[in-house]
Amino acid sequence: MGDTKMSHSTTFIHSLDELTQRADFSLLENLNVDPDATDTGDDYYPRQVFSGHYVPVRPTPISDPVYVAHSKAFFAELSLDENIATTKEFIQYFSGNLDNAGEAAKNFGWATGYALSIFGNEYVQQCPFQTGNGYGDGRAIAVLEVVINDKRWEMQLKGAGRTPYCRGGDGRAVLRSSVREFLAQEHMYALGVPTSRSLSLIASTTEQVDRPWYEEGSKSLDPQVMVSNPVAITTRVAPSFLRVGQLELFARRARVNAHPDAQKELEMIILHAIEREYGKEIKADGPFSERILALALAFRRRLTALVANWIRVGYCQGNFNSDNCAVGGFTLDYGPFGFIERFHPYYQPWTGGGRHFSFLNQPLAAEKNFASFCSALRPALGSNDEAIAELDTMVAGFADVMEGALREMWTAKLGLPSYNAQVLSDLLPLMVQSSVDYTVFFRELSTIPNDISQLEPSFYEGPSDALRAQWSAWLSQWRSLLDNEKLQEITQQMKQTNPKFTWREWRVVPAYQNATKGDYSLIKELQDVLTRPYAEQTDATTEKFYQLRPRDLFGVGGISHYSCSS
Ligand SMILES: Nc1ncnc2c1ncn2[C@@H]1O[C@H](COP(=O)(O)OP(=O)(O)OP(=O)(O)O)[C@@H](O)[C@H]1O
Ligand SMILES: [Mg+2]
Repeated sequence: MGDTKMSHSTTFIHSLDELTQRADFSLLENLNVDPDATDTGDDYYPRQVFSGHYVPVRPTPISDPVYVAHSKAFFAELSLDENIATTKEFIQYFSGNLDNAGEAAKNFGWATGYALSIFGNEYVQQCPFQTGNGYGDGRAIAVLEVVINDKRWEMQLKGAGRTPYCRGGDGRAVLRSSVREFLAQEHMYALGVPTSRSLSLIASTTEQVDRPWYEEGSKSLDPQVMVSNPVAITTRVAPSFLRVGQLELFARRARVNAHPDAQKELEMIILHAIEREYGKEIKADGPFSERILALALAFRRRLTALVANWIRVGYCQGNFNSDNCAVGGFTLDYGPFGFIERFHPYYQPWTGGGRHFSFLNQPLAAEKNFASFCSALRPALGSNDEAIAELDTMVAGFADVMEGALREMWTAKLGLPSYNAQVLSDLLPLMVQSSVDYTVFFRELSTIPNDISQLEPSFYEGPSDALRAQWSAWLSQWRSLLDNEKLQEITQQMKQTNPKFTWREWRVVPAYQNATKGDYSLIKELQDVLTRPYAEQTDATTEKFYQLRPRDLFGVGGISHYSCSS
Protein backbone atom coordinates (compact mmCIF):
# COMPACT_ATOMS: atom_id res chain seq x y z
CA MET A 1 0.00 0.00 0.00
CA GLY A 2 1.16 3.49 -0.78
CA ASP A 3 3.95 2.06 -2.88
CA THR A 4 4.55 4.46 -5.73
CA LYS A 5 7.20 2.41 -7.44
CA MET A 6 6.40 2.03 -11.13
CA SER A 7 8.15 -1.14 -12.06
CA HIS A 8 6.37 -1.93 -15.28
CA SER A 9 4.44 0.92 -16.73
CA THR A 10 1.97 0.02 -19.43
CA THR A 11 1.12 2.33 -22.24
CA PHE A 12 -2.54 2.73 -22.73
CA ILE A 13 -3.91 1.96 -26.20
CA HIS A 14 -6.17 4.72 -27.46
CA SER A 15 -7.07 3.74 -31.01
CA LEU A 16 -7.51 0.76 -33.28
CA ASP A 17 -4.34 1.80 -35.02
CA GLU A 18 -2.41 1.67 -31.76
CA LEU A 19 -3.87 -1.77 -31.12
CA THR A 20 -2.88 -3.17 -34.50
CA GLN A 21 0.59 -1.73 -34.02
CA ARG A 22 0.99 -4.37 -31.34
CA ALA A 23 0.54 -7.03 -34.03
CA ASP A 24 3.04 -9.84 -34.03
CA PHE A 25 2.55 -12.49 -36.68
CA SER A 26 5.94 -14.08 -36.23
CA LEU A 27 4.67 -17.40 -34.83
CA LEU A 28 2.00 -17.71 -37.49
CA GLU A 29 4.63 -17.08 -40.14
CA ASN A 30 6.58 -20.08 -38.86
CA LEU A 31 3.72 -22.31 -39.95
CA ASN A 32 2.88 -23.58 -43.42
CA VAL A 33 0.28 -21.86 -45.56
CA ASP A 34 -2.02 -24.05 -47.62
CA PRO A 35 -0.22 -24.16 -50.99
CA ASP A 36 -3.55 -24.15 -52.86
CA ALA A 37 -4.75 -20.93 -51.22
CA THR A 38 -5.69 -18.04 -53.48
CA ASP A 39 -3.65 -14.84 -53.47
CA THR A 40 -6.71 -12.75 -52.84
CA GLY A 41 -8.15 -14.51 -49.79
CA ASP A 42 -11.46 -14.89 -51.62
CA ASP A 43 -11.70 -18.52 -50.67
CA TYR A 44 -15.36 -18.90 -49.93
CA TYR A 45 -16.30 -22.25 -51.44
CA PRO A 46 -16.11 -25.55 -49.64
CA ARG A 47 -13.04 -27.36 -50.87
CA GLN A 48 -10.46 -29.84 -49.64
CA VAL A 49 -7.34 -28.46 -48.02
CA PHE A 50 -4.68 -31.16 -48.22
CA SER A 51 -1.74 -29.63 -46.43
CA GLY A 52 -0.49 -26.51 -44.64
CA HIS A 53 -1.53 -25.27 -41.23
CA TYR A 54 -3.83 -22.47 -42.26
CA VAL A 55 -5.65 -20.86 -45.15
CA PRO A 56 -5.61 -17.10 -45.58
CA VAL A 57 -9.21 -15.92 -45.91
CA ARG A 58 -10.63 -12.46 -46.00
CA PRO A 59 -13.61 -12.02 -43.65
CA THR A 60 -16.92 -11.05 -45.19
CA PRO A 61 -18.02 -7.98 -43.21
CA ILE A 62 -21.54 -7.95 -41.86
CA SER A 63 -23.59 -5.10 -43.26
CA ASP A 64 -24.46 -1.96 -41.28
CA PRO A 65 -22.66 -3.02 -38.11
CA VAL A 66 -23.63 -1.58 -34.77
CA TYR A 67 -21.87 -1.81 -31.42
CA VAL A 68 -23.66 -4.01 -28.87
CA ALA A 69 -21.17 -4.72 -26.09
CA HIS A 70 -17.55 -5.02 -25.09
CA SER A 71 -15.77 -6.59 -22.14
CA LYS A 72 -14.73 -4.03 -19.56
CA ALA A 73 -12.53 -6.50 -17.73
CA PHE A 74 -10.73 -7.61 -20.84
CA PHE A 75 -10.26 -4.10 -22.17
CA ALA A 76 -8.62 -3.24 -18.86
CA GLU A 77 -6.41 -6.30 -19.05
CA LEU A 78 -5.27 -5.31 -22.53
CA SER A 79 -4.80 -1.67 -21.48
CA LEU A 80 -7.35 -0.69 -24.10
CA ASP A 81 -9.15 2.59 -23.70
CA GLU A 82 -12.84 1.70 -23.48
CA ASN A 83 -13.76 4.61 -25.70
CA ILE A 84 -12.32 2.74 -28.67
CA ALA A 85 -15.09 0.16 -28.54
CA THR A 86 -17.67 2.50 -30.01
CA THR A 87 -15.45 4.16 -32.63
CA LYS A 88 -16.19 3.65 -36.31
CA GLU A 89 -12.74 2.12 -36.92
CA PHE A 90 -13.15 -0.45 -34.18
CA ILE A 91 -16.67 -1.40 -35.24
CA GLN A 92 -15.58 -1.74 -38.87
CA TYR A 93 -12.59 -3.90 -38.06
CA PHE A 94 -14.29 -6.21 -35.58
CA SER A 95 -17.25 -6.67 -37.89
CA GLY A 96 -14.96 -8.04 -40.56
CA ASN A 97 -13.82 -5.07 -42.62
CA LEU A 98 -10.02 -5.09 -42.42
CA ASP A 99 -9.48 -2.41 -45.08
CA ASN A 100 -8.50 0.44 -42.79
CA ALA A 101 -6.69 -1.45 -40.09
CA GLY A 102 -3.34 0.27 -40.44
CA GLU A 103 0.04 -0.83 -41.75
CA ALA A 104 0.85 -3.33 -39.04
CA ALA A 105 -2.32 -5.41 -39.49
CA LYS A 106 -3.09 -7.78 -42.33
CA ASN A 107 -5.93 -7.36 -44.75
CA PHE A 108 -6.42 -11.13 -44.52
CA GLY A 109 -7.48 -13.38 -41.74
CA TRP A 110 -6.83 -17.08 -41.44
CA ALA A 111 -8.83 -20.24 -40.91
CA THR A 112 -7.48 -23.59 -39.83
CA GLY A 113 -8.49 -27.15 -40.51
CA TYR A 114 -9.14 -29.65 -37.78
CA ALA A 115 -10.18 -33.24 -37.35
CA LEU A 116 -13.05 -34.54 -35.27
CA SER A 117 -13.22 -37.30 -32.72
CA ILE A 118 -16.48 -37.84 -30.88
CA PHE A 119 -15.98 -39.44 -27.49
CA GLY A 120 -12.66 -40.82 -28.68
CA ASN A 121 -13.85 -42.18 -32.03
CA GLU A 122 -12.33 -40.72 -35.19
CA TYR A 123 -14.73 -39.31 -37.78
CA VAL A 124 -14.29 -38.09 -41.34
CA GLN A 125 -17.92 -38.28 -42.47
CA GLN A 126 -18.72 -34.77 -41.25
CA CYS A 127 -16.70 -33.38 -44.13
CA PRO A 128 -18.51 -33.04 -47.48
CA PHE A 129 -15.69 -34.93 -49.18
CA GLN A 130 -15.73 -37.79 -46.67
CA THR A 131 -11.98 -37.35 -46.24
CA GLY A 132 -11.73 -34.91 -43.33
CA ASN A 133 -9.92 -32.41 -45.57
CA GLY A 134 -12.86 -30.03 -45.68
CA TYR A 135 -13.44 -29.65 -41.96
CA GLY A 136 -12.25 -26.77 -39.77
CA ASP A 137 -13.06 -23.15 -39.03
CA GLY A 138 -16.13 -22.81 -41.19
CA ARG A 139 -17.08 -19.38 -39.92
CA ALA A 140 -14.43 -18.36 -37.39
CA ILE A 141 -11.64 -16.28 -38.88
CA ALA A 142 -8.67 -15.10 -36.85
CA VAL A 143 -7.47 -11.66 -37.84
CA LEU A 144 -4.91 -10.43 -35.37
CA GLU A 145 -2.23 -11.56 -32.99
CA VAL A 146 -0.99 -9.00 -30.53
CA VAL A 147 1.52 -9.00 -27.72
CA ILE A 148 0.41 -6.75 -24.87
CA ASN A 149 1.85 -6.61 -21.36
CA ASP A 150 4.00 -9.59 -22.21
CA LYS A 151 1.10 -11.79 -23.23
CA ARG A 152 0.23 -13.01 -26.69
CA TRP A 153 -3.39 -12.98 -27.77
CA GLU A 154 -5.08 -14.22 -30.90
CA MET A 155 -8.26 -12.41 -31.92
CA GLN A 156 -10.85 -14.35 -33.83
CA LEU A 157 -14.08 -13.17 -35.43
CA LYS A 158 -16.85 -15.74 -35.06
CA GLY A 159 -19.42 -15.52 -37.83
CA ALA A 160 -17.13 -13.63 -40.23
CA GLY A 161 -18.26 -15.40 -43.37
CA ARG A 162 -17.47 -18.51 -45.31
CA THR A 163 -14.13 -20.24 -45.54
CA PRO A 164 -13.04 -23.35 -47.46
CA TYR A 165 -14.23 -25.29 -44.38
CA CYS A 166 -17.79 -23.90 -44.44
CA ARG A 167 -19.24 -27.15 -45.82
CA GLY A 168 -21.95 -25.19 -47.61
CA GLY A 169 -22.92 -23.20 -44.51
CA ASP A 170 -23.40 -19.46 -44.66
CA GLY A 171 -20.43 -18.62 -42.47
CA ARG A 172 -22.60 -16.55 -40.18
CA ALA A 173 -23.52 -16.60 -36.51
CA VAL A 174 -26.89 -15.24 -35.48
CA LEU A 175 -27.34 -12.59 -32.82
CA ARG A 176 -28.83 -15.13 -30.40
CA SER A 177 -25.80 -17.40 -30.42
CA SER A 178 -23.41 -14.44 -30.44
CA VAL A 179 -25.05 -12.86 -27.39
CA ARG A 180 -24.86 -16.21 -25.63
CA GLU A 181 -21.19 -16.73 -26.46
CA PHE A 182 -20.27 -13.17 -25.51
CA LEU A 183 -22.03 -13.28 -22.13
CA ALA A 184 -21.00 -16.83 -21.31
CA GLN A 185 -17.32 -16.05 -21.80
CA GLU A 186 -17.70 -13.02 -19.55
CA HIS A 187 -19.47 -15.08 -16.91
CA MET A 188 -16.99 -17.96 -16.99
CA TYR A 189 -14.06 -15.61 -16.63
CA ALA A 190 -15.71 -13.98 -13.63
CA LEU A 191 -16.38 -17.42 -12.16
CA GLY A 192 -12.66 -18.14 -12.37
CA VAL A 193 -13.03 -20.84 -15.00
CA PRO A 194 -10.41 -20.81 -17.79
CA THR A 195 -12.06 -19.65 -21.00
CA SER A 196 -11.68 -17.92 -24.32
CA ARG A 197 -12.45 -14.26 -23.68
CA SER A 198 -14.94 -11.82 -25.11
CA LEU A 199 -13.61 -8.67 -26.67
CA SER A 200 -16.62 -7.27 -28.48
CA LEU A 201 -20.05 -7.99 -29.85
CA ILE A 202 -21.22 -6.26 -32.99
CA ALA A 203 -24.53 -6.86 -34.76
CA SER A 204 -25.84 -6.10 -38.21
CA THR A 205 -28.93 -3.90 -38.43
CA THR A 206 -29.79 -5.11 -41.92
CA GLU A 207 -28.37 -8.57 -42.66
CA GLN A 208 -30.34 -11.65 -41.64
CA VAL A 209 -30.02 -15.40 -42.04
CA ASP A 210 -32.47 -18.20 -41.38
CA ARG A 211 -32.13 -20.82 -38.68
CA PRO A 212 -34.56 -23.50 -37.51
CA TRP A 213 -36.08 -22.54 -34.16
CA TYR A 214 -38.95 -23.13 -31.77
CA GLU A 215 -42.36 -21.51 -31.75
CA GLU A 216 -42.97 -19.42 -28.62
CA GLY A 217 -43.55 -21.73 -25.64
CA SER A 218 -43.21 -24.91 -27.70
CA LYS A 219 -42.30 -28.09 -25.86
CA SER A 220 -41.18 -29.87 -28.99
CA LEU A 221 -37.67 -31.31 -28.98
CA ASP A 222 -37.12 -30.33 -32.59
CA PRO A 223 -37.60 -26.82 -33.93
CA GLN A 224 -40.71 -26.38 -36.04
CA VAL A 225 -40.04 -23.16 -37.95
CA MET A 226 -37.34 -21.29 -39.83
CA VAL A 227 -36.72 -17.94 -38.24
CA SER A 228 -34.86 -14.97 -39.71
CA ASN A 229 -32.23 -13.66 -37.33
CA PRO A 230 -29.90 -10.70 -37.50
CA VAL A 231 -26.28 -11.76 -37.92
CA ALA A 232 -23.54 -10.69 -35.54
CA ILE A 233 -19.85 -11.13 -34.89
CA THR A 234 -18.32 -11.75 -31.51
CA THR A 235 -14.60 -11.33 -31.30
CA ARG A 236 -13.15 -13.91 -28.98
CA VAL A 237 -9.61 -13.91 -27.78
CA ALA A 238 -7.25 -16.58 -26.46
CA PRO A 239 -3.53 -17.39 -26.38
CA SER A 240 -4.37 -19.62 -29.35
CA PHE A 241 -7.38 -21.40 -30.79
CA LEU A 242 -5.54 -24.69 -31.17
CA ARG A 243 -7.88 -27.61 -30.60
CA VAL A 244 -7.17 -31.23 -29.87
CA GLY A 245 -8.79 -31.95 -33.23
CA GLN A 246 -6.27 -29.74 -34.95
CA LEU A 247 -3.32 -31.81 -33.75
CA GLU A 248 -5.25 -34.91 -34.70
CA LEU A 249 -5.65 -33.71 -38.28
CA PHE A 250 -1.89 -33.52 -38.72
CA ALA A 251 -1.32 -36.79 -36.90
CA ARG A 252 -3.81 -38.60 -39.10
CA ARG A 253 -1.92 -37.33 -42.14
CA ALA A 254 1.44 -38.28 -40.65
CA ARG A 255 0.18 -41.76 -39.83
CA VAL A 256 -0.59 -42.53 -43.47
CA ASN A 257 2.11 -40.36 -45.03
CA ALA A 258 -0.59 -38.37 -46.78
CA HIS A 259 2.01 -36.07 -48.36
CA PRO A 260 5.80 -35.69 -48.17
CA ASP A 261 5.66 -33.04 -45.43
CA ALA A 262 3.04 -34.72 -43.29
CA GLN A 263 5.37 -35.78 -40.48
CA LYS A 264 7.10 -32.42 -40.45
CA GLU A 265 3.79 -30.54 -40.33
CA LEU A 266 2.75 -32.57 -37.30
CA GLU A 267 6.00 -31.76 -35.52
CA MET A 268 5.63 -28.09 -36.40
CA ILE A 269 2.11 -27.84 -34.98
CA ILE A 270 3.14 -29.61 -31.76
CA LEU A 271 6.04 -27.21 -31.27
CA HIS A 272 3.72 -24.35 -32.06
CA ALA A 273 1.21 -25.58 -29.48
CA ILE A 274 3.92 -25.78 -26.82
CA GLU A 275 5.10 -22.28 -27.56
CA ARG A 276 1.64 -20.75 -27.73
CA GLU A 277 0.03 -22.42 -24.75
CA TYR A 278 2.79 -23.80 -22.54
CA GLY A 279 5.74 -21.55 -23.36
CA LYS A 280 6.11 -20.47 -19.74
CA GLU A 281 6.15 -23.97 -18.25
CA ILE A 282 7.89 -26.13 -20.85
CA LYS A 283 11.52 -25.43 -21.55
CA ALA A 284 12.39 -24.40 -25.08
CA ASP A 285 15.37 -26.75 -25.21
CA GLY A 286 15.73 -30.42 -24.47
CA PRO A 287 14.88 -33.47 -26.60
CA PHE A 288 11.63 -33.26 -28.55
CA SER A 289 10.27 -36.43 -26.94
CA GLU A 290 10.69 -34.93 -23.47
CA ARG A 291 8.90 -31.78 -24.52
CA ILE A 292 6.06 -33.83 -25.96
CA LEU A 293 5.68 -35.71 -22.68
CA ALA A 294 5.80 -32.46 -20.75
CA LEU A 295 3.05 -31.13 -23.00
CA ALA A 296 0.83 -34.13 -22.35
CA LEU A 297 1.39 -33.88 -18.62
CA ALA A 298 0.67 -30.15 -18.51
CA PHE A 299 -2.43 -30.53 -20.65
CA ARG A 300 -3.71 -33.32 -18.43
CA ARG A 301 -3.32 -31.08 -15.40
CA ARG A 302 -5.19 -28.20 -17.05
CA LEU A 303 -7.94 -30.34 -18.56
CA THR A 304 -8.77 -32.12 -15.32
CA ALA A 305 -8.80 -28.82 -13.43
CA LEU A 306 -11.04 -27.33 -16.11
CA VAL A 307 -13.64 -30.05 -15.95
CA ALA A 308 -13.68 -29.97 -12.15
CA ASN A 309 -14.37 -26.25 -12.45
CA TRP A 310 -17.19 -26.87 -14.90
CA ILE A 311 -18.86 -29.13 -12.39
CA ARG A 312 -18.25 -26.69 -9.59
CA VAL A 313 -20.16 -23.93 -11.42
CA GLY A 314 -22.81 -26.12 -13.04
CA TYR A 315 -21.58 -25.79 -16.60
CA CYS A 316 -22.30 -28.37 -19.28
CA GLN A 317 -20.34 -27.92 -22.52
CA GLY A 318 -22.90 -30.05 -24.36
CA ASN A 319 -20.70 -31.12 -27.28
CA PHE A 320 -17.29 -31.90 -25.86
CA ASN A 321 -15.79 -33.34 -29.03
CA SER A 322 -12.07 -33.15 -29.67
CA ASP A 323 -12.64 -30.20 -31.99
CA ASN A 324 -14.28 -28.26 -29.18
CA CYS A 325 -11.49 -29.05 -26.73
CA ALA A 326 -8.80 -26.36 -26.60
CA VAL A 327 -5.19 -27.53 -26.33
CA GLY A 328 -4.66 -24.69 -23.85
CA GLY A 329 -7.11 -26.35 -21.47
CA PHE A 330 -9.72 -23.60 -21.41
CA THR A 331 -13.41 -23.59 -22.31
CA LEU A 332 -14.03 -23.15 -26.04
CA ASP A 333 -17.08 -23.13 -28.32
CA TYR A 334 -20.06 -21.77 -26.44
CA GLY A 335 -22.65 -23.28 -28.73
CA PRO A 336 -24.90 -25.94 -27.25
CA PHE A 337 -23.79 -25.27 -23.67
CA GLY A 338 -26.02 -24.73 -20.67
CA PHE A 339 -25.85 -24.12 -16.93
CA ILE A 340 -27.68 -26.55 -14.76
CA GLU A 341 -30.65 -25.28 -12.77
CA ARG A 342 -32.60 -28.27 -11.46
CA PHE A 343 -29.89 -30.77 -10.59
CA HIS A 344 -29.63 -33.97 -12.53
CA PRO A 345 -26.41 -35.89 -13.23
CA TYR A 346 -27.40 -36.36 -16.87
CA TYR A 347 -28.37 -32.79 -17.53
CA GLN A 348 -27.74 -32.02 -21.20
CA PRO A 349 -29.30 -28.98 -22.89
CA TRP A 350 -28.35 -29.89 -26.45
CA THR A 351 -30.76 -32.32 -28.09
CA GLY A 352 -27.94 -33.69 -30.26
CA GLY A 353 -25.52 -34.14 -27.37
CA GLY A 354 -26.59 -37.39 -25.76
CA ARG A 355 -25.82 -38.72 -22.33
CA HIS A 356 -22.11 -39.12 -23.10
CA PHE A 357 -21.68 -35.34 -23.03
CA SER A 358 -24.06 -34.75 -20.11
CA PHE A 359 -23.19 -32.86 -16.92
CA LEU A 360 -21.53 -35.46 -14.70
CA ASN A 361 -20.22 -37.43 -17.66
CA GLN A 362 -17.87 -34.61 -18.60
CA PRO A 363 -14.89 -36.14 -16.77
CA LEU A 364 -15.25 -39.21 -18.96
CA ALA A 365 -15.66 -37.11 -22.11
CA ALA A 366 -12.49 -35.24 -21.11
CA GLU A 367 -10.67 -38.54 -20.69
CA LYS A 368 -11.67 -39.50 -24.23
CA ASN A 369 -10.40 -36.17 -25.54
CA PHE A 370 -7.16 -36.64 -23.66
CA ALA A 371 -6.72 -40.05 -25.26
CA SER A 372 -7.35 -38.48 -28.69
CA PHE A 373 -4.79 -35.81 -27.86
CA CYS A 374 -2.16 -38.37 -26.92
CA SER A 375 -2.90 -40.41 -30.01
CA ALA A 376 -2.08 -37.28 -32.00
CA LEU A 377 1.26 -36.92 -30.22
CA ARG A 378 2.22 -40.54 -30.70
CA PRO A 379 3.41 -40.39 -34.36
CA ALA A 380 5.76 -37.57 -33.35
CA LEU A 381 7.50 -39.93 -30.93
CA GLY A 382 8.53 -42.20 -33.80
CA SER A 383 9.98 -45.45 -32.48
CA ASN A 384 10.88 -44.12 -29.05
CA ASP A 385 9.16 -46.97 -27.22
CA GLU A 386 10.06 -45.70 -23.81
CA ALA A 387 8.42 -42.35 -24.44
CA ILE A 388 5.39 -44.02 -26.01
CA ALA A 389 5.02 -46.21 -22.93
CA GLU A 390 5.18 -43.13 -20.74
CA LEU A 391 2.50 -41.46 -22.83
CA ASP A 392 0.29 -44.54 -22.48
CA THR A 393 0.78 -44.42 -18.72
CA MET A 394 -0.40 -40.84 -18.74
CA VAL A 395 -3.56 -41.81 -20.57
CA ALA A 396 -4.15 -44.69 -18.19
CA GLY A 397 -3.63 -42.36 -15.23
CA PHE A 398 -6.10 -39.73 -16.39
CA ALA A 399 -9.05 -41.08 -14.41
CA ASP A 400 -7.12 -40.92 -11.13
CA VAL A 401 -5.95 -37.37 -11.70
CA MET A 402 -9.48 -36.40 -12.70
CA GLU A 403 -10.86 -38.02 -9.57
CA GLY A 404 -8.35 -36.09 -7.48
CA ALA A 405 -9.43 -32.80 -9.03
CA LEU A 406 -13.09 -33.65 -8.47
CA ARG A 407 -12.51 -34.57 -4.83
CA GLU A 408 -10.73 -31.32 -4.23
CA MET A 409 -13.59 -29.45 -5.88
CA TRP A 410 -16.35 -31.22 -3.88
CA THR A 411 -14.39 -30.73 -0.68
CA ALA A 412 -14.25 -26.98 -1.32
CA LYS A 413 -17.87 -26.82 -2.46
CA LEU A 414 -18.97 -28.47 0.78
CA GLY A 415 -16.59 -26.45 2.93
CA LEU A 416 -15.03 -29.62 4.36
CA PRO A 417 -11.55 -29.90 5.83
CA SER A 418 -10.96 -33.05 3.76
CA TYR A 419 -12.74 -35.21 1.24
CA ASN A 420 -15.57 -37.33 2.54
CA ALA A 421 -16.99 -39.85 0.07
CA GLN A 422 -19.97 -40.75 2.23
CA VAL A 423 -21.33 -37.26 2.67
CA LEU A 424 -21.14 -36.66 -1.07
CA SER A 425 -22.67 -39.94 -2.12
CA ASP A 426 -25.52 -39.39 0.33
CA LEU A 427 -26.07 -35.87 -0.89
CA LEU A 428 -26.34 -36.31 -4.67
CA PRO A 429 -29.38 -38.64 -4.64
CA LEU A 430 -31.11 -36.35 -2.15
CA MET A 431 -30.51 -33.43 -4.46
CA VAL A 432 -32.13 -35.35 -7.31
CA GLN A 433 -35.10 -36.46 -5.19
CA SER A 434 -35.82 -32.94 -3.99
CA SER A 435 -35.17 -31.41 -7.41
CA VAL A 436 -32.79 -28.84 -6.03
CA ASP A 437 -31.58 -25.84 -7.88
CA TYR A 438 -27.84 -26.49 -8.04
CA THR A 439 -26.72 -22.89 -7.57
CA VAL A 440 -29.23 -21.81 -4.93
CA PHE A 441 -28.67 -25.01 -2.97
CA PHE A 442 -24.91 -24.64 -2.61
CA ARG A 443 -25.17 -20.93 -1.96
CA GLU A 444 -27.71 -21.49 0.82
CA LEU A 445 -25.58 -24.30 2.19
CA SER A 446 -22.72 -21.82 2.35
CA THR A 447 -24.56 -20.03 5.17
CA ILE A 448 -24.15 -23.29 7.16
CA PRO A 449 -27.78 -23.70 8.16
CA ASN A 450 -28.86 -25.66 11.23
CA ASP A 451 -32.12 -26.72 9.82
CA ILE A 452 -33.31 -27.85 6.43
CA SER A 453 -35.97 -25.12 6.21
CA GLN A 454 -33.09 -22.83 5.29
CA LEU A 455 -32.30 -25.00 2.29
CA GLU A 456 -35.89 -25.30 1.12
CA PRO A 457 -35.81 -22.18 -1.07
CA SER A 458 -33.62 -24.24 -3.39
CA PHE A 459 -36.12 -27.11 -3.73
CA TYR A 460 -38.31 -27.31 -6.82
CA GLU A 461 -40.44 -29.94 -5.03
CA GLY A 462 -41.53 -29.64 -1.40
CA PRO A 463 -40.02 -32.66 0.43
CA SER A 464 -42.11 -35.48 1.88
CA ASP A 465 -41.73 -36.19 5.61
CA ALA A 466 -39.49 -39.15 4.85
CA LEU A 467 -37.27 -37.03 2.64
CA ARG A 468 -37.22 -34.28 5.24
CA ALA A 469 -35.90 -36.77 7.76
CA GLN A 470 -33.18 -37.86 5.37
CA TRP A 471 -32.20 -34.24 4.78
CA SER A 472 -31.98 -33.58 8.51
CA ALA A 473 -29.78 -36.61 8.96
CA TRP A 474 -27.58 -35.53 6.08
CA LEU A 475 -27.31 -31.99 7.39
CA SER A 476 -26.22 -33.05 10.85
CA GLN A 477 -23.74 -35.54 9.40
CA TRP A 478 -22.28 -32.78 7.20
CA ARG A 479 -22.23 -30.21 10.00
CA SER A 480 -20.44 -32.63 12.29
CA LEU A 481 -17.54 -32.66 9.83
CA LEU A 482 -17.05 -28.90 9.94
CA ASP A 483 -14.65 -27.24 12.28
CA ASN A 484 -16.97 -25.34 14.64
CA GLU A 485 -14.28 -22.84 15.51
CA LYS A 486 -14.02 -21.73 11.92
CA LEU A 487 -17.61 -21.42 10.71
CA GLN A 488 -17.25 -17.84 9.62
CA GLU A 489 -14.15 -18.60 7.61
CA ILE A 490 -15.82 -21.64 6.06
CA THR A 491 -18.84 -19.59 5.01
CA GLN A 492 -16.58 -17.09 3.34
CA GLN A 493 -14.60 -19.72 1.51
CA MET A 494 -17.79 -21.49 0.42
CA LYS A 495 -19.21 -18.27 -0.94
CA GLN A 496 -16.09 -17.88 -3.08
CA THR A 497 -16.60 -21.40 -4.38
CA ASN A 498 -20.37 -21.45 -4.79
CA PRO A 499 -21.58 -18.53 -6.90
CA LYS A 500 -24.79 -16.71 -6.04
CA PHE A 501 -25.57 -15.71 -9.60
CA THR A 502 -25.59 -18.13 -12.47
CA TRP A 503 -26.58 -18.25 -16.09
CA ARG A 504 -30.34 -18.78 -16.29
CA GLU A 505 -31.35 -19.33 -19.88
CA TRP A 506 -34.84 -17.91 -19.32
CA ARG A 507 -33.20 -14.62 -18.31
CA VAL A 508 -30.98 -14.68 -21.38
CA VAL A 509 -33.77 -15.33 -23.89
CA PRO A 510 -35.42 -11.91 -23.46
CA ALA A 511 -32.00 -10.26 -23.70
CA TYR A 512 -31.31 -11.63 -27.17
CA GLN A 513 -34.94 -11.24 -28.22
CA ASN A 514 -34.90 -7.54 -27.35
CA ALA A 515 -31.54 -7.22 -29.04
CA THR A 516 -33.08 -8.22 -32.36
CA LYS A 517 -35.20 -5.08 -31.98
CA GLY A 518 -32.16 -2.95 -31.25
CA ASP A 519 -32.64 -2.83 -27.47
CA TYR A 520 -29.44 -3.98 -25.80
CA SER A 521 -30.25 -2.94 -22.25
CA LEU A 522 -30.91 -6.45 -20.93
CA ILE A 523 -27.59 -7.63 -22.32
CA LYS A 524 -25.90 -4.90 -20.35
CA GLU A 525 -27.85 -5.77 -17.23
CA LEU A 526 -26.92 -9.45 -17.52
CA GLN A 527 -23.31 -8.58 -18.18
CA ASP A 528 -23.27 -6.55 -14.94
CA VAL A 529 -24.83 -9.34 -12.89
CA LEU A 530 -22.93 -12.25 -14.40
CA THR A 531 -19.52 -10.62 -14.10
CA ARG A 532 -19.90 -10.48 -10.27
CA PRO A 533 -21.26 -13.95 -9.59
CA TYR A 534 -19.90 -14.33 -6.05
CA ALA A 535 -20.95 -10.90 -4.78
CA GLU A 536 -24.19 -10.56 -2.80
CA GLN A 537 -25.28 -7.66 -5.07
CA THR A 538 -28.40 -5.60 -4.36
CA ASP A 539 -31.78 -6.80 -3.09
CA ALA A 540 -33.34 -5.91 -6.43
CA THR A 541 -30.78 -8.03 -8.29
CA THR A 542 -31.29 -10.86 -5.84
CA GLU A 543 -35.05 -10.65 -6.31
CA LYS A 544 -34.70 -10.90 -10.04
CA PHE A 545 -31.77 -13.25 -10.61
CA TYR A 546 -31.36 -15.36 -7.48
CA GLN A 547 -34.48 -17.23 -8.29
CA LEU A 548 -35.61 -20.68 -9.34
CA ARG A 549 -36.83 -21.23 -12.85
CA PRO A 550 -40.59 -20.64 -13.08
CA ARG A 551 -42.50 -23.89 -13.36
CA ASP A 552 -44.06 -23.12 -16.75
CA LEU A 553 -40.62 -22.69 -18.32
CA PHE A 554 -39.60 -26.30 -17.85
CA GLY A 555 -39.43 -28.35 -21.04
CA VAL A 556 -39.69 -25.31 -23.29
CA GLY A 557 -37.68 -25.39 -26.54
CA GLY A 558 -35.00 -22.70 -26.61
CA ILE A 559 -34.85 -22.61 -22.79
CA SER A 560 -34.63 -26.18 -21.52
CA HIS A 561 -33.16 -27.55 -24.68
CA TYR A 562 -32.07 -26.50 -28.14
CA SER A 563 -31.08 -28.31 -31.27
CA CYS A 564 -29.22 -25.53 -33.02
CA SER A 565 -26.43 -23.43 -31.68
CA SER A 566 -25.22 -21.52 -34.69
N1 LIG B 1 -23.12 -21.18 -40.27
C1 LIG B 1 -22.01 -21.86 -40.49
N2 LIG B 1 -21.32 -21.70 -41.63
C2 LIG B 1 -20.19 -22.39 -41.88
N3 LIG B 1 -19.66 -23.27 -41.02
C3 LIG B 1 -20.31 -23.49 -39.86
C4 LIG B 1 -21.51 -22.79 -39.54
N4 LIG B 1 -21.92 -23.22 -38.32
C5 LIG B 1 -21.02 -24.12 -37.90
N5 LIG B 1 -20.04 -24.28 -38.81
C6 LIG B 1 -18.90 -25.18 -38.71
O1 LIG B 1 -19.37 -26.44 -38.30
C7 LIG B 1 -18.47 -27.04 -37.39
C8 LIG B 1 -19.17 -27.53 -36.16
O2 LIG B 1 -19.85 -26.46 -35.55
P1 LIG B 1 -19.74 -26.08 -34.03
O3 LIG B 1 -21.09 -25.61 -33.66
O4 LIG B 1 -18.99 -27.03 -33.22
O5 LIG B 1 -18.70 -24.91 -34.10
P2 LIG B 1 -18.87 -23.41 -33.97
O6 LIG B 1 -19.80 -23.09 -32.89
O7 LIG B 1 -19.08 -22.75 -35.27
O8 LIG B 1 -17.43 -23.09 -33.68
P3 LIG B 1 -16.32 -23.01 -32.63
O9 LIG B 1 -15.98 -24.42 -32.26
O10 LIG B 1 -15.29 -22.35 -33.47
O11 LIG B 1 -16.80 -22.15 -31.51
C9 LIG B 1 -17.40 -26.02 -37.11
O12 LIG B 1 -16.26 -26.41 -37.80
C10 LIG B 1 -17.96 -24.74 -37.63
O13 LIG B 1 -16.97 -23.88 -38.13
MG1 LIG C 1 -17.10 -26.08 -32.54
